Amino acid sequence: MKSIARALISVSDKIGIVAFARQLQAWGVEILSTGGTAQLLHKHNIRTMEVSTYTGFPEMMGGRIKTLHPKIHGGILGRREIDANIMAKHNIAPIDLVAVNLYPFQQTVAKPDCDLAAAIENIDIGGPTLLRAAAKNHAAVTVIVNPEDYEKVLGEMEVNHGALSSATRFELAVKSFEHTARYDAAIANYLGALTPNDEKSIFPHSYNVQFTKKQAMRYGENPHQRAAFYVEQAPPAGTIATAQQLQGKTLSFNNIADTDAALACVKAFHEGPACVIVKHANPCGVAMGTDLQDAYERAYAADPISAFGGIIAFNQPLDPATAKAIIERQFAEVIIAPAVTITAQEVLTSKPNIRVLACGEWPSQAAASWDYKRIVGGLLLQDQDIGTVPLEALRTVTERSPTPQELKDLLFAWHVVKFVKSNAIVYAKNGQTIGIGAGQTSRVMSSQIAGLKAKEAGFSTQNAVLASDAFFPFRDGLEAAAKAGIRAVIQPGGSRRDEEVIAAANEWGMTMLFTGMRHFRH
Ligand SMILES: NC(=O)c1ncn([C@@H]2O[C@H](COP(=O)(O)O)[C@@H](O)[C@H]2O)c1NC=O
Repeated sequence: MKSIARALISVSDKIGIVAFARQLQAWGVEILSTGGTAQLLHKHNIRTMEVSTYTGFPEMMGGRIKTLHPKIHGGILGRREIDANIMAKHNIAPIDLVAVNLYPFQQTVAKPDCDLAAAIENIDIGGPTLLRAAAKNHAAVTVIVNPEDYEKVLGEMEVNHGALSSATRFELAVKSFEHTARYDAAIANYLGALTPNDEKSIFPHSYNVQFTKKQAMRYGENPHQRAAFYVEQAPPAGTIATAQQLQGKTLSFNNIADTDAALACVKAFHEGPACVIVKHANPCGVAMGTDLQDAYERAYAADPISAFGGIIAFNQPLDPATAKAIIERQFAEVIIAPAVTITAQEVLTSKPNIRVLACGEWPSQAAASWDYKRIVGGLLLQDQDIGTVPLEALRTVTERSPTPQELKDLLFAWHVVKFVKSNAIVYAKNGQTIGIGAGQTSRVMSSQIAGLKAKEAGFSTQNAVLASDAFFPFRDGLEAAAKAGIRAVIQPGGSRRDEEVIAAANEWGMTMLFTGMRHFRH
């Protein structure tokens, strides 16, 4: 391994650069740097030669030209053996280390007052060129794009007498290409979302994103499908993407998808302990409780048959009593909560296969983000369904208004139905689902299934409430529910036959609320 003799430093984010350069200098590394970086290093008594002095060419055009010179790029890209003669002929010295980070394009365009001119000036050209050149020639050159890597590089140089292993150089080169790909993607997304009049539209001309592999998997949705788990660059807190696994077998593809669904549903409950049990991405039991154990017992009781092998999510830290209740009662694939107390963790160690995850607290209002659906040959992009209906926007459309208890249960059922695959019908009573009809091709069938589930779990549907994710297209679905004893309904409304459905509700003495918001989920 050849030790590093010459480094080029050109950084916008100057964090950690002084300490890094000082150590390089201490080991006798010659340092070249661009204007602002050189100024900072000089201020800290670190010897450095400005790139403009080295090339004999001034920085110009407001910084658009700084390092774009054959003496720089030849020094980085030159193949140390093959190109030795040509390098010598043109007086090009090899550059062995490149530390560069780029103009803050993403931060600039995120500012509300950013205009096109500011965005354009923050497109770094020389920086990515340096990074790409150094990464391409990683056989001879070390490239650092992330200040977090300064320490690692210095550490390895210390051990290896000023050199870096080829494995580290390769790893850093991959990081560098990932970084420039992300950077260019951000530029393409931003510019691609501008109309010819520079007005910003929501959707760019091409949609470019980068996800990073978090976990390899044995298989995907089925054993013959290969799979891996990728996460966003900065995933939101309180998600499966950021969750810490405290024990248990490796998460599978279906575990991750189902846990995501369970978490999404349990996050809908802000007041009081709640538990959601999910099977195949559908909630099968959801309940509020006086405490977390009570919430779990009630969620389990909602559909004990389906709960077997389920994913259990909580909206409050998991305590030992609840942990004990779970392991004594059922086989579970995954348990997830914002936190898991130490004593609860101790309880769960007796079932070492159960995957237990702590995902941390989540913000009360989810940040807006995109939702994707892959189709063969394309991608559907939409807002995440984070829409909620404020209480004052609910409209009572029947002669009878809901009682306070009915209203409570209707809101509870409405929170749940949004997370059930369409056509979705939820029967609920006293803050507990008693029957969930999911994924049917007709709404009336979902309603019948919800009734059957309630019966199977031993619940009476008399005076229960019903939530429907979309309007009832005909009066039959509503009447089927009425016959089962349902006395209160919440649904978006908006059907051509709303009047017929309302008339049916009135005939049966029901109360019905319209939300004006539909929650299809496929
Ligand atoms: N134009 C160039 O030749 C060029 N070479 C390097 N840069 C960038 O200039 C910045 C550092 O500038 P300074 O050292 O002057 O603060 C770095 O973000 C680096 O990526 C350049 N600037 C933009 O393209």
